[in-house]
Order: sequence, then C-alpha cells, then structure tokens
Amino acid sequence: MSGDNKIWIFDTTLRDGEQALRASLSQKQKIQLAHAIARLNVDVMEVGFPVSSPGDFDSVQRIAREVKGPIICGLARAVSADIEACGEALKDAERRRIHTFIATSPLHLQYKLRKTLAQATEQAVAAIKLASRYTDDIEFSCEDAGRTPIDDLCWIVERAIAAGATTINIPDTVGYTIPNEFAAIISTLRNKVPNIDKARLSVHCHNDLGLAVANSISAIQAGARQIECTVNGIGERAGNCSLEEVAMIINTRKDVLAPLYTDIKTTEIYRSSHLVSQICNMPIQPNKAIVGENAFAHSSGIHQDGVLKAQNTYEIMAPEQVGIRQNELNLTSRSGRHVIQHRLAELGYTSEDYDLEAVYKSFVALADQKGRVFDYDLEALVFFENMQNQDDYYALEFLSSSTHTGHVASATVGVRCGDQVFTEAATGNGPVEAAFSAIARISKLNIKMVDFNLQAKGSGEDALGQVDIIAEHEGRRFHGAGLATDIVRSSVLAYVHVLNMIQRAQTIDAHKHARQTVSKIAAGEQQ
Ligand SMILES: CC(=O)SCCNC(=O)CCNC(=O)[C@H](O)C(C)(C)COP(=O)(O)OP(=O)(O)OC[C@H]1O[C@@H](n2cnc3c(N)ncnc32)[C@H](O)[C@@H]1OP(=O)(O)O
Ligand SMILES: CC(C)C(=O)C(=O)O
Ligand SMILES: [Mg+2]
Repeated sequence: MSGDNKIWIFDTTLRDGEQALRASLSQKQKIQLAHAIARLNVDVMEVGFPVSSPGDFDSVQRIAREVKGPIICGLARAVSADIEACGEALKDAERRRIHTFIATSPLHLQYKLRKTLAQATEQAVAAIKLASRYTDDIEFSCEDAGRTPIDDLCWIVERAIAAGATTINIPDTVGYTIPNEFAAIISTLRNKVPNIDKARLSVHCHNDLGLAVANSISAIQAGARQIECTVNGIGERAGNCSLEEVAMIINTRKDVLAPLYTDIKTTEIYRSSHLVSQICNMPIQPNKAIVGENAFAHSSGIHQDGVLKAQNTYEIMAPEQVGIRQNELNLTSRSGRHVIQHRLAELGYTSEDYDLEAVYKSFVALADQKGRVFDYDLEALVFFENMQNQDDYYALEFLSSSTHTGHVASATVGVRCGDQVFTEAATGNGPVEAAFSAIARISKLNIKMVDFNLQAKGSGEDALGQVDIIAEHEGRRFHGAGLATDIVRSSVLAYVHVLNMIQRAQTIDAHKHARQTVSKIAAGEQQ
C-alpha cells in the first residue's frame, strides 16, 4: 500500500493540537474549526479522544454527524472502554476511523505501562480486534516509536497488521530523532515487516528539536504515505509537524519530491491558519514559515527592488498559492527610493506630485524614529513636503474638559481656522468623545473615526501619551498624531492634525484639478 504517490494528510489539530491549549475549546468552536480543516481537503481529521470526557464525546459525535469530506477519526487507548466510546461517538460519520495506540519504547513500557512488550502487543491486538467491530478503518500507533528498538517495532507492527490495522503510525512522540535516523526506521519497517504492504505507513512527528517537518519529509522519501500534522504546528510541548509547511514543501519542491503529492487545497491555508490562531488563542510568530506576518513581506531595499523587477528573485512561492492576496513590501529605514516611488504610485501619486529626494530624506528620518512606515505616514510626508512653506490652517487654541463619575463628560474647545477662532462645547461618554464632538461642530466636516490608538511614550506617571487616529473623510483615510502629557489634549491635537491633513489634501486636489483643467484647455487650444 505504500507504493502509491499520494501523501495522505491526517490533521490532528482538534486532538493533539487541542491538548496544548491553555483553555479547552467549546463545542461550537471545535465545529467551526472542523469545517475550516475540512475545507483544506485533508484526508483524515482526528477530532478528539471520546472517552476523555462527555464534552469531548459530544464534540466528536457532532463533528462525525455534520462535517463531510474527510474521514473522521477518534483516539482511543488500547482499552475496551476507550474503543467502545470511540466507536459509539463516530458511528454516524460517513467514513470513520478508530485510532488506537500503545507505547512500545522500553522507557514507557517499564515506567508508564509497567508491561513487557509482549503484554503491550497482546493488549494492542485485542484493541484492534475490538475496533474492527465498529469500522474496517483502523489505525494503530506505537507511541514513542522514535525511541523503540527497531526489532521490537517490527515485531509489534507485524502483529498489529495481522490483527486488522490498516494504517500503521510511527510517532516520534518526544521529537527525539533526526531526519536520516527517522527515515531509516521507515525503510527498515518496509524491508523487514513481511505484511507491511497491507497497511499504509504513517508518521507523527513532534517538534521538540524543531525537526518535526524535516523528519516527516524524510519519512515520505523513505516510503511513508501519511503525515500526521496540525494547522500552525500546534500540539503537545513544542508542537506537531505543521500542516501548511509539509503541504507547501511537497508543492514547491516538486523537482525533488515528485511524483509525491497531497490533495490539500493550499489556497485555504492562510485563512484556516488565522482561524486556528484566533480561536485557540495561539498567536503566530511573525517569522513563521508560510503563514507568519513576514512570510511574504520584504523589508530591505535590495530585496524590494529585486521583487519589483521579478517576484521570484526573493519568493519561492506566490502568496496567492496559500491564500494571501499579495506580498507586502514593508517600508523601513532599510528601504530604498525604488520602493518609495512604487508605493506612492500605488497610492495614486505620479512622480510630478512630489520631490523624491526630499520625501526620501524625511522618510528615512521617520523610519528611524518609527521603525515601520505605513501608507498613511508616507502620504503625510508627501503632504508635508508639498506644503512645507504653508502654515497650518487649523490650530488648537484652548481646551477644557471635565468628567464626573456617573455623569456625562463635557469639553469646550477653541480652534483657530485661518485667522478666526471658533469655540464649541459638547458632551460625551468621556472627555475625548466630548472634545471630538465639539471639534466636529467647528470643522463641519463629515469625518468618521476608523481607529484610535493611545500609547505611552516613556514610562512613569509623567509619560507622554501619543494618540494616533485614522479618520475617513470622503472615502480617503488620514492619519493624525498628537503628543502631550494630557491624553485628552493628545487626542484633540491628533484630530486637529487630521483636519490639517484633509485641508492639505483638498488643496492638493484643487491644484491637481486646476492643473488638469489647464492641460485640457491647452490640449483643446492645440487641436
Ligand atoms: C502521546 C499522546 O498524545 S497520547 C494522548 C494524550 N491525551 C490525553 O491524555 C488526553 C485525554 N486523557 C484523559 O482524559 C485521561 O488521561 C484518560 C481518561 C484517558 C485516563 O484517565 P485516568 O484513568 O484518570 O488515567 P491517567 O490519565 O491518570 O493515567 C493513564 C492510564 O492509562 C494507561 N495508559 C496510557 N496509555 C495507554 C494506552 N495507550 N493503552 C492503555 N493504557 C494506557 C496508563 O498506564 C495509566 O494507567 P494506570 O492507571 O493503570 O497507571
Ligand atoms: C497518540 C500518538 C499518535 C501521539 O500523539 C504521539 O505519540 O505523539
Ligand atoms: Mg502526538
């Protein structure tokens, strides 16, 4: 059975992955995740350990009833109660698998199970036979196979297959092996176990030494035809083999691994990864392969220039293949002029709209201060550059606000608009809302707050509060920042900053429009 070229993907996010969570998932969350994993088109999904609790039993049962596509699998120790609970929970699945296991390493046998290998084998054989009353799809795992003497492994595997196991799983339970060693275990099983062709050989690698994916790939090169893995590699301790990494390795390195393939729908990777991360409260590190925030982001000028000229200079996979819309070119102080020009062109600026050298100089200074420069910062730089000699139209003249616990807050704000000062008072749920309402009355602009972010600059009670707001006006977004020790004042300064940005943008638009009109008139005159 190990001769075909398809690599079965056995997802265990909801079983081994769930073992690693700090809080267990609700049934609703498990079902939501099960649907997302099914959309990845995995071949088998292990969705729980039914004997472990009534809640787990119910979740496995509901997933078995509701989720269509993959084979639904449950885990059971090699004991009757576990097998019976598993068989019962899975009975309504269109296709079901019982996965039973027992440890085979001398360490586990002696200290944990307090059994000999012969006794453990007898128990495994009985469990497999019992499982066959519920299904003909039975997987048997030799827990801690990575530390089991190879002859012991061959011995128990032969008997498990003879008892009816259709998949033999070789777990590196504690992530101890290294790739050539693990591959040798698979090759030896294939060469020495006489009935090995009656079962699919599977591997289940843990990541304690960071080798789960490497070991799994070595194993399929040695003849294994199922990989057990989890979305984002979550699982006990350092986790399991990561589904997205193996799928993309097999997909990307066809030159070495073909004709091996998986049926994973890779375009579903990104969203399922983010769903798992969010629901399981397991953040993804930015540099995580395939799905990390930086996986398709380019930060340095030479790389950005290369990618703009030919994407494959620095990208071995296209982001679209894993369901990411496009790559990201991070603007940092390591960025060069090419990427600034490119980004401004994407934002709608032609090279005549700004002085590249001047914008680049202030960009580098800002990037040094901020780390990463965003589109709205870049637009602000262009505006500031273009308007450098022009005084701000709006300025905060005065602000007073008051709050009383249990009552609405109020604020009075005076804003200079050109050469006149206007004053308004308003109330709100808090002083910031009250002050914003007062300014909105003064400006009479229809502004929608999209984001409000407050962060302390420095530490201690006298730290400055920086407020960054993103506001939308007539479909465009503007960034305003304010810095003061009083956070109501920082908020108001940020708002006034936005007003000035809008005013500048309107002036630029008016200039553009005037330029276009002049060009049109000139073109008409020429005809
Ligand atoms: C490598 C893995 O990831 S294995 C899966 C790990 N997942 C889990 O353990 C989550 C679900 N587990 C549970 O809910 C509970 O541990 C249960 C319900 C399975 C068992 O609970 P308890 O009966 O209280 O036993 P406890 O967990 O303390 O100890 C495990 C017992 O199972 C035995 N055992 C362990 N593995 C196996 C096995 N594969 N087959 C048979 N017995 C086993 C142990 O030797 C121990 O038996 P003992 O009580 O005779 O010493
Ligand atoms: C139950 C088995 C397959 C397991 O999770 C392991 O050995 O890591
Ligand atoms: Mg495991």
